[in-house]
Amino acid sequence: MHIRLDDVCTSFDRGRTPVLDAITLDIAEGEHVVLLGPSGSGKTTLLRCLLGAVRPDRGTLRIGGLDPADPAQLRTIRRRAGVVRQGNDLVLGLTARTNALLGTAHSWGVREWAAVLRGGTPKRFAERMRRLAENQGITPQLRHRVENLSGGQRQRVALVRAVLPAPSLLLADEPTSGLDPVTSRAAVDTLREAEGVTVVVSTHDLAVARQFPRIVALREGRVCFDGAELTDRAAERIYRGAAAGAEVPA
Ligand SMILES: Nc1ncnc2c1ncn2[C@@H]1O[C@H](COP(=O)(O)OP(=O)(O)OP(=O)(O)O)[C@@H](O)[C@H]1O
Repeated sequence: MHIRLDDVCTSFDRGRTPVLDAITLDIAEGEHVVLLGPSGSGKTTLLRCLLGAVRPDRGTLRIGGLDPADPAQLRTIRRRAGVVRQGNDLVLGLTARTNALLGTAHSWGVREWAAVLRGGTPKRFAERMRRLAENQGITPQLRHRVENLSGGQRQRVALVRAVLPAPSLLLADEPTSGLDPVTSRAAVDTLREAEGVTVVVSTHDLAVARQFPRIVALREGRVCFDGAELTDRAAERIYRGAAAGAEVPA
């Protein structure tokens, strides 16, 4: 899905906490973009805007030509989007397998509901589930309730849940936080393998960011870097601002 933001401004507390400041951004359909920026720079808020959870005070926002401010269009966007939220949001009491399937629930028929209620995987998702779980190294965990998994294992279940429905748009907020280097690499590979899918991922991990073809950085709610090559010097300027040297090329 093509993403287009034009002069988007957002704030919280009725304008008392400005967050995004005149963001203009064009992300082509199928493009893979990583969002960087200091803590509090607005990365999560930007992702939440794309899902209609935060309304712009000003500017226009279109996802695949659809307006997230319109409830019917927002439903279409959400149905086509796979999302990994910060701190994840798995359903406690259910197994990892059932949680991983939840993103496909809107399409289940009666037999598929029955399969899920028996603790199984509907046939049409079985092969993809097997492959994704194996890639993420969580096959043995699929039968366990999510409250019995480690933080990193839960994070990977959330990633499988986002990717399993083969969405057109993948939004992931710090999907590798809490993962060791090997599982982090596998998570990035899964996101990068989503060919033709528009992928927007936020991270604080520069090694993760460098695996994406386009890096957009925010600083105090503004785009301060948009490019393919992130040098150490540019990274330092993103995090330390003008104190680290001349302005970062936008
Ligand atoms: N619901 C809210 N109400 C009020 N202020 C908020 C709310 N959500 C976020 N903010 C503020 O908006 C700013 C941007 O927050 P956001 O979570 O988008 O930053 P971030 O770049 O994702 O940070 P991090 O890297 O720490 O996750 C912060 O100053 C934060 O305190």
